[in-house]
Amino acid sequence: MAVLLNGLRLVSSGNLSLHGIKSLQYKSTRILCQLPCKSSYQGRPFSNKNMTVELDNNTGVAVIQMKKPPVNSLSLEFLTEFAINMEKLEMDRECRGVVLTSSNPKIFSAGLDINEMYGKTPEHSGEFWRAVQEMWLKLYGSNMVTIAAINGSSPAGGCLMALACDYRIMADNPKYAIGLNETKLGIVAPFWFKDSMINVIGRRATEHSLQLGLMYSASNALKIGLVDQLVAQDKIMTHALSVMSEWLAIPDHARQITKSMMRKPTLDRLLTNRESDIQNFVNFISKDSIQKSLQLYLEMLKQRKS
Ligand SMILES: CCC/C=C/C(=O)SCCNC(=O)CCNC(=O)[C@H](O)C(C)(C)COP(=O)([O-])OP(=O)([O-])OC[C@H]1O[C@@H](n2cnc3c(N)ncnc32)[C@H](O)[C@@H]1OP(=O)([O-])[O-]
Repeated sequence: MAVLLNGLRLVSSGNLSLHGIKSLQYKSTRILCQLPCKSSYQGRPFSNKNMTVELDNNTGVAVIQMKKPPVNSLSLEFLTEFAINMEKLEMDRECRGVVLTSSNPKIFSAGLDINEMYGKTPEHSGEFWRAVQEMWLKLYGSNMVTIAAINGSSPAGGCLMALACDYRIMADNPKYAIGLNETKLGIVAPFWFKDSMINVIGRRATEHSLQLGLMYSASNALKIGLVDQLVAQDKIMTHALSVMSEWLAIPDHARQITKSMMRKPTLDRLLTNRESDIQNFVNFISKDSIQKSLQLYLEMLKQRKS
């Protein structure tokens, strides 16, 4: 949101988490125009290495299409790119909503890139984990309406991305599965993964789901409320855009303040404990036993293919 006041543009800070009920900052027009205003990519997609971002000027809706082969695993590079794109859209006064989807016809995202957690230095692990946090803070704390068009399987970090959105639409295909399966890899979903799931499906279902590392078929995900709707694969984008228009019919300021009121405690919990969360991750992932589990899991994935 931006308004002109005494020659200064009053712009929303763009992150619910840092400021609670959206605080406002003064920025000069000159500074703002260094940011990617609508005019800099009007109606045209801007493509980075791992995703394409297309903003429709008429609707104010951007589509982020993840396109990292083979399975949209969330590497450090991917996460950094994603956070930058979200920041750009957040600062763009014309953009009011984002649909997140995948160019891979059967995988939304395979979750965190396991190669980023295996055989790496503590420094690298720390940097990687900060990027995972940043992705979630940007998505969960976004002022924009966020809809996940889950057009394929979405384990672990992929499920987290979907959980961070305002609404989830999944392709109605029995082969697709979604869930936080971390325990199956011998690792533990951190507290903010857990909180994200509790906020969507409730405490009991989350406990069950997390302890067993359950992956749900699309129809079972709908039953427990992990996704909001199932739609035929070829209709998923049209449907996501139609749901988006319903959400955008609500005045932004009222919806954004309501969203912040609901999400702030969860966001604050990570912001307050951000450094200790990184340290916990680094200590945990560096353990020999965890490295062994990840190695076996990677081997299993490769064998499954052959
Ligand atoms: C505290 C930490 C919290 C952790 C959170 C997480 O997100 S943990 C993450 C939890 N995530 C999971 O447990 C998901 C594990 N993945 C799967 O279940 C399946 O791959 C699939 C259903 C995503 C796609 O099935 P499909 O039959 O279409 O494809 P395919 O199986 O044939 O794989 C193709 C290639 O991709 C590779 N690769 C795959 N995933 C990853 C990855 N995350 N990373 C890196 N690489 C990955 C796979 O090795 C293979 O490589 P190759 O041999 O070509 O060099």
